[in-house]
Amino acid sequence: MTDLAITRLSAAQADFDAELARLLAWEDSVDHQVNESVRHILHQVRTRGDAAVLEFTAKFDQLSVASLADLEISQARLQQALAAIPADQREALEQAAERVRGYHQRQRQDSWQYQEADGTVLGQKVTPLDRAGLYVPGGKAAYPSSVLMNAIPAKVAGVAEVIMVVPTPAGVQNDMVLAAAAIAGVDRVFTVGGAQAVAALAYGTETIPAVDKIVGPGNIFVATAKREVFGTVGIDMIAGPSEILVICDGETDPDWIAMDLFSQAEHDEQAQSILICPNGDYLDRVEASIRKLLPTMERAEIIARSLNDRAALIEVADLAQAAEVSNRIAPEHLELSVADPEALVEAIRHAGAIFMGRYTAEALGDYCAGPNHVLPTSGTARFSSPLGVYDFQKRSSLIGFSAAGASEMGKVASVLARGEGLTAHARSAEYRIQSEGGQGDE
Ligand SMILES: NC(=O)c1ccc[n+]([C@@H]2O[C@H](COP(=O)([O-])OP(=O)(O)OC[C@H]3O[C@@H](n4cnc5c(N)ncnc54)[C@H](O)[C@@H]3O)[C@@H](O)[C@H]2O)c1
Ligand SMILES: N[C@H](CO)Cc1c[nH]c[nH+]1
Ligand SMILES: [Zn+2]
Repeated sequence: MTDLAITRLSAAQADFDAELARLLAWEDSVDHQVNESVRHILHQVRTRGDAAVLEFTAKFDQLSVASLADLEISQARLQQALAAIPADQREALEQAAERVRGYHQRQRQDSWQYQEADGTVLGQKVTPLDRAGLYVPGGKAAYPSSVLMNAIPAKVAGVAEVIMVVPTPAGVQNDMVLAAAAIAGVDRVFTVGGAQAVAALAYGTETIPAVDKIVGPGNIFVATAKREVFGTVGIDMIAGPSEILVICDGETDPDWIAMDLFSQAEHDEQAQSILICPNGDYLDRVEASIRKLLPTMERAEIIARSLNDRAALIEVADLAQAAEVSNRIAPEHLELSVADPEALVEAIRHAGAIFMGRYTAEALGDYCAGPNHVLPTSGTARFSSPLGVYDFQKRSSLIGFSAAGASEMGKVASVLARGEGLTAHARSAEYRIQSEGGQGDE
């Protein structure tokens, strides 16, 4: 098994800022090759449609079929999977779905409007997307939970057609994934993945319809493809390889923290796990737990690679400094494993999801707490939010002037338009200005 050498940093060391930046900028070094390959895949799918999707699916997912229609999963097959899974799995999926739905129903935004004294009406009309594309990852693990997290907010928003893509390496279909699609009411499912699936959803092919927005998490190829197609379609955010940052006061069982770090490292060699603590001895104890527990893990190889390449144990002066370092990282998941999380959370400004207190394992949020587990990564929590119902709704402004309102505002618009040298704007507004006691001027 890969030897472990986890990066140790101290906020007091002279080159701490540079070392931290190096740890976080790591993704940039692989970006170039990934960008090249993703651009090639996007171009091929855009110009050659189904044929290119089939070729890349054979190449990257070892799945060869004659026609892309063969990769569509029927509703009957989804129902069959739901009937086939063991009762405890079905119950857990249904329980998780109910909690996720309950949470997301509170996010729904309704249209609103108000009337001014002269009868002018202003407001906002909220409408769901016509067609959304959900990316459910499936390369190194199967993610029924991601089906629920993607599809339930789309359904709560009222999206008319929900299309899911999921890779099935070597054609192995996961019944829990299909059952989750049945529970969440996904309309169409295609077993394609990677950048080729993102391209198909963005541009449309003979078989896969183009969507209005692509949401969902995925590996670096998926995240890069989403970034590239933004503008042709909407995207939710950059939700790439998973990350966990734990701030601990040194009082939590070190085995718990080691396993919390593993929980995200096991997703991907490119996942990132970071522990920050004011107590150097405690960092030693967690490292000892990591070494003790790693051989017991089924995905030990992936975890070891992730810990070696991307993890860090960071000693800080106090919890205030821990929060400051965490804000610079802006992690996807932040665990506050401290005695008083309510006090510490005051200092937190940037994180996809914040897990409060020693008992709140990040893993609960991944499956069944209720909030969404599709979260911004790579520091994008500085400006992005968790996937939510709002990602599947859009807003149109409503503006309805009364004759009196048009007359009054016409004067303001006229002055501003003439200031901009835009005469047609000015005259358009001026036509609606009423002369004293009369109709609009000619
Ligand atoms: N941020 C979030 O909210 C969140 C949630 C769940 C999972 N995740 C992350 O999603 C990711 C899932 O990754 P995964 O790999 O298991 O599944 P995936 O579906 O994201 O990726 C698999 C696809 O990657 C493509 N691919 C693989 N190697 C390639 C190559 N060399 N060139 C071109 N394409 C290639 C293949 O087409 C394959 O279908 C993990 O990084 C996990 O941490 C993130
Ligand atoms: N931790 C992932 C988001 O980064 C979500 C997930 C799904 N299953 C297990 N974990
Ligand atoms: Zn996870």
